[in-house]
Amino acid sequence: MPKIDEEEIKRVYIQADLLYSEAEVEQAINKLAALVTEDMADKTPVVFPVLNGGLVVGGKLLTKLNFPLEAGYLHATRYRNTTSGHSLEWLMKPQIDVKGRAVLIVDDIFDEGITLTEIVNYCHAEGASEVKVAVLVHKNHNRTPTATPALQADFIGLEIEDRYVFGYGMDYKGYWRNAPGIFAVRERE
Ligand SMILES: O=P(O)(O)OC[C@H]1O[C@H](OP(=O)(O)OP(=O)(O)O)[C@H](O)[C@@H]1O
Ligand SMILES: Nc1nc2[nH]cnc2c(=O)[nH]1
Repeated sequence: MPKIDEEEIKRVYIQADLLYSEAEVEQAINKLAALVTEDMADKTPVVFPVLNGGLVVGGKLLTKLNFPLEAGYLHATRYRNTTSGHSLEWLMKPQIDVKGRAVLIVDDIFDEGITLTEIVNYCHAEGASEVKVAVLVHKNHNRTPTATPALQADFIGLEIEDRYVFGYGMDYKGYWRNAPGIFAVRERE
């Protein structure tokens, strides 16, 4: 593991552009909760935040879903604490049986959609009756590989431009998942 450059980590935060403040993100999570409740309140779903990034929004969303559900987690990574994606690595598959159940997957960001496509396909293959996806952030661009079936997130909190972002669960090289807002890394001039 290369030694982390603490100065770089601090500098990236100081220089980043704030896209959404903490208050705006909290409002977006309230909106997500309302959308999910409207759709899933009568389905007794299983809810899986996708670790690591889905930890913050998953936790915050759960207590706003005031109906019967089961909560677990799954762990998959494609970026591995870097800023570019690779193939998906499963670190923990869901431990709750999804056969015949409605499933809600909660993640921090839908970027190229590869992570969520694989997770949704996995849940369908395991016999889920339906699989819905809630993301805090949807990134706007046209880079989605054509080989990927076009998955759309069902519930979206916020739209962002095509920049690398961190905060509210999203990392910069493994750091700043704790940042209180959604920040975009400023490219070097
Ligand atoms: O739409 P995609 O281009 O597939 O990217 C989105 C995924 O990337 C991030 O996870 P990452 O692989 O960085 O792991 P992490 O959750 O541990 O940060 C994020 O949490 C999403 O799960
Ligand atoms: N932290 C973070 N993870 C991502 N995974 C895919 N896109 C992004 C991004 O912009 N930021």
